[in-house]
Amino acid sequence: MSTLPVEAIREFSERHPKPGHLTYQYGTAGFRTLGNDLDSVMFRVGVLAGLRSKRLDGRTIGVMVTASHNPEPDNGVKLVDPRGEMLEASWEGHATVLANASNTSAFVEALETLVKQLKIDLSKPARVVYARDTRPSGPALVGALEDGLKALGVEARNAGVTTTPILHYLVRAINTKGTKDTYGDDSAEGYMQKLSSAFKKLIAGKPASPPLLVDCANGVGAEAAATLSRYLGESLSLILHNTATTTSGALNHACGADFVKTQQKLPPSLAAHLKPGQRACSLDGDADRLIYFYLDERSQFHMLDGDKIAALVAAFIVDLVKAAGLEEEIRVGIVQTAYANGGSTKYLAERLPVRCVPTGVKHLHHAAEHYDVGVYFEANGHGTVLFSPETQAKLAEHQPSTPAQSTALTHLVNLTNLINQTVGDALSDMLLVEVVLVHRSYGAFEWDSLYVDLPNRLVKVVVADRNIFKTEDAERRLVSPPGLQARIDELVRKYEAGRAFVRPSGTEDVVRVYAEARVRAQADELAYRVAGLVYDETGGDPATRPAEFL
Ligand SMILES: CC(=O)N[C@H]1[C@@H](OP(=O)(O)O)O[C@H](CO)[C@@H](O)[C@@H]1O
Ligand SMILES: [Mg+2]
Repeated sequence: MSTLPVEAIREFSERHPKPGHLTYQYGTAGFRTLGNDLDSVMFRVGVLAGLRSKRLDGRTIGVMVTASHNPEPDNGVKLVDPRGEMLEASWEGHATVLANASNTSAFVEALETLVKQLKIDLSKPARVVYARDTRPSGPALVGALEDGLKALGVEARNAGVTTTPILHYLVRAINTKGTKDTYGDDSAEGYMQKLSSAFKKLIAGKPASPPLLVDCANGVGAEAAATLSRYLGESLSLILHNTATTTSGALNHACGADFVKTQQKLPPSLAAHLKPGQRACSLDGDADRLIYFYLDERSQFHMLDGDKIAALVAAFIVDLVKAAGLEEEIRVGIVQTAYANGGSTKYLAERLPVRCVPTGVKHLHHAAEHYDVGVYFEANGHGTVLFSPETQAKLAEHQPSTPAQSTALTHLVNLTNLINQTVGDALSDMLLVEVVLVHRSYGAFEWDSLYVDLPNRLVKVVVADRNIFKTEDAERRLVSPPGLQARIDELVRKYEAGRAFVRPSGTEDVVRVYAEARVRAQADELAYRVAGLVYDETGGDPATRPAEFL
């Protein structure tokens, strides 16, 4: 086939008309909106995924149907590139153009333009693997996606209902099958096997940890965690909560990693189960984010977020690299965003190189690739560790000179297998945290004591046009609207350990304000003052000004 199968595309496209009143955008999280509004988008993404595969000589592309931590009626779709990483940025624009073509003819025309512009060889094969989370809108949307795949004659593989990180794993495993870089068996069982066997090696000979409570957000992570638990056997006892994947309205409702992080409190459903000192964690709706927490002896809630995970893990890897005698050769670095707690940045910067990049996993992932070992975590619990190909080769070749070096080296190699290096992965990260806690003999409290979080507050401000907000310095400073940053600076100066910044959200039609300060009341006051300033300075209606804004 060296031309587009226009007839088939037309015929299928007529079954998935684009609603006239909607405009779509492929943003940080792919396309994401109400599940009911996504039929045409899914169909077109199917065709696009096929073209992306042809452009890459038939290497397999992934498609994940999920809206992560969003409410149950939402849904979305993201593409996964051949090494399991997120879609190359330039194709986000192509996706947006195709999704917005007003009708079948305009869609076909846009496809023809794309094929010409990118010199896509249509005679190449197209291969796609796809999966969805547990949302009720998922099956119909996958049906629309399949029509897109059929229209282009794509060799498609349905990975069923699974987590986002497992789909990323599958993409990489399929594309490396039979090569020297083989990532693992290309099945969910292969993933479970790889993680659980690395975990067992890493904790061999150590005392067993007390059971871990896992809040599965009533999402797809519940099924994956149950399977993983069987693979782990006695090596780690998981007690799963919020596993009601078929209960209407339960997904992400008053539970899950996003709830815990944004509300800074315990999911009410765990209150009767979590004992003081016991560690627990929450996954989000597609199991790519992880937040830990515990109650102290006064039953006060404490959160161990992405920053705490980064600190725990990075320090452990640095120590292993030293113990293996590789500190001169392997450089460990950290990547954070402006949302990282100032306490964590201070702790980490005293020990390691730290870089701050704009919000969004793709920025963190790319920056982490510049280190030999790059640890990246968003404060919200999304993150992983990347070992560069050169580093992995060094670990494989290095000749240890003592038994202690040999042990450390083996641990590092096992970590490269335990960690899902394609994308942040709640289950893989959970095992990673558990390994470090066992090796350090830490409970939740000792881990939490690595550094003290500065109290902080995140506030949303609804503005007429968030596109007027432009930032610099990894989103930490506003350059537009003019003059606003100077007013923010003036406020921040009044607070001890004060820090605040304002940026437009990439996923919601709001501007976000973040503030932190030495004490809770001050962090809140600073956040609400800055929010009030933003609201007033951009023409917010005094009649609808939120009462908490100062
Ligand atoms: C403050 C915050 O948590 N922002 C989130 C959120 O982005 P916004 O651009 O802030 O809407 O969604 C992104 C995608 O899930 C995630 O990468 C990011 O960390
Ligand atoms: Mg998610």
